[in-house]
Amino acid sequence: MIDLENVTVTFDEFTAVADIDLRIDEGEFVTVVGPSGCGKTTLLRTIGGLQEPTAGRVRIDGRSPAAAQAAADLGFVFQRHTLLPWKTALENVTFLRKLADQPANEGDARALLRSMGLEGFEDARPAELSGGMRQRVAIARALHLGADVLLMDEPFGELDEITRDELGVEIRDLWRRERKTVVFVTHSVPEAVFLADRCLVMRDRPGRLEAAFEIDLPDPRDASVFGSRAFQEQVAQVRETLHESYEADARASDD
Ligand SMILES: Nc1ncnc2c1ncn2[C@@H]1O[C@H](COP(=O)(O)OP(=O)(O)OP(=O)(O)O)[C@@H](O)[C@H]1O
Repeated sequence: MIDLENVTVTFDEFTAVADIDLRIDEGEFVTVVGPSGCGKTTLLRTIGGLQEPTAGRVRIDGRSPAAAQAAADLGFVFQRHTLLPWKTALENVTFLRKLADQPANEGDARALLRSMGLEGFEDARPAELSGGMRQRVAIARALHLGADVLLMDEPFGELDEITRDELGVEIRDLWRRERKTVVFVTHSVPEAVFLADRCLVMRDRPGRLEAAFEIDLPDPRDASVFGSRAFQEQVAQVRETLHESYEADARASDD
């Protein structure tokens, strides 16, 4: 379980996120949307221990993020793929475990690449893979690490819409099988709704949690969900909250 108590992050005089109280259950898929610059990445980095909170406390299964990271319990996937260009897809998947002094299992790594649709590309280097394939390798790498918590920051941000949809379906399916705890930041409201058990909407200046939507969609979720009325209604609800926040912020800055 991820537990944030009163978390505030300040850079010099600027408060990026303020007073965040949040509890994420084990095995829950939580997405985070909000206007650009509202602190989504800062929040995710703080959960992952890459950013120290100025005030408040983060606990991951009762431990500090640093302790969770040391135990290889946190996996990160970022927008820009962070694969090592000189290593093959397979080596990229196994090297984090080696770095964490844990035995890499080549058979498992191959199976993961296969489950991510990358059979036949095990020996390809990142430059030989498409953007979507690289992100699949990055996801396989985080899974191979064995982390129970996956922190994903716009992992599909640079991909075209159809590839995003496809990867969204795959990630949700993978989550259903593996039941990791996932925190997933995105700019895309449809993506946030499709993936989530719970979608958090953040608001700007300072970044804070504005609303949380429990997403009620069938599982397993396939691409047909995108056309369903339930999906479209929930997307509209989240959008409305985002628009209300924008308008309130615009009024506040006019005053
Ligand atoms: N290391 C830092 N030093 C100073 N200011 C920072 C730092 N990191 C983030 N900020 C500021 O904190 C605010 C929140 O940034 P953050 O990247 O968390 O927002 P975001 O919601 O993820 O943005 P986007 O959606 O555009 O990626 C921004 O105003 C940003 O300029």
